[in-house]
Amino acid sequence: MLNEVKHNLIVSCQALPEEPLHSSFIMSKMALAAKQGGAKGIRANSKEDIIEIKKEVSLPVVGIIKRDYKDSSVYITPTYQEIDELLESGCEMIAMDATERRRPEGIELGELVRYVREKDSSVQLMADIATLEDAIQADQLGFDCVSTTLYGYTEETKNNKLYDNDFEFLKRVLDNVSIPVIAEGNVITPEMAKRCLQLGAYSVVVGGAITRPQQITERFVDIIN
Ligand SMILES: CC(=O)N[C@H](C=O)[C@@H](O)[C@H](O)[C@H](O)COP(=O)(O)O
Repeated sequence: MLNEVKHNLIVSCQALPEEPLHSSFIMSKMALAAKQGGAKGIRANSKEDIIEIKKEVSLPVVGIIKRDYKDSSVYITPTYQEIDELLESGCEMIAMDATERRRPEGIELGELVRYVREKDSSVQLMADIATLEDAIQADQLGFDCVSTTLYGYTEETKNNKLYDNDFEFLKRVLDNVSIPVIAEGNVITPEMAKRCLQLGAYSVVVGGAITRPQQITERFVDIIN
């Protein structure tokens, strides 16, 4: 998958149960629209959505499963259960929370990496990170790439935005890891996506600015009011 998305756009097509577009059918059409617009990869949540998307487009998919557990704040592909579902979905890459936070049942991140490698060595692995330390650890654990997905979304980083100080966090990650770095999270304009690539990001994931109409509408309303 990495070869196909190099220096290109991945569109995240996700709508959670509480969102108006929650539907595997709608996500498959979002993916088709993304493909027609020139995206080279899709990021999607849940086995059902991935299966529907794969019927509609031939693009490679980064799969995740968001699931909440009582004993942990990790919700992106937290346990073996979600990994098993993703391995059945046909996605080319699995993304998982790679922060240093405690996972459900105390599962270790390194164990999950080994588990995927043993079960299907053709599936690539993306580490969703929130800090520089997470990124360095992911590199050492053998992930294929890191994504800045969780920067701004953990207790330690909350309210930070990827674009702060001309993508300062992205630059620090790029300077400190050897695996490809994918820019993801709050990239809301084409110019921002271009800047990420100019700085050295391997590719860029855009979600809400393309596939969440409620966010797009809000941006208009905020400016005109
Ligand atoms: C933090 C978290 O749970 N991020 C999720 C990860 O899959 C998605 O909700 C985001 O839409 C995705 O990362 C793309 O980001 P943005 O929608 O900002 O372009």
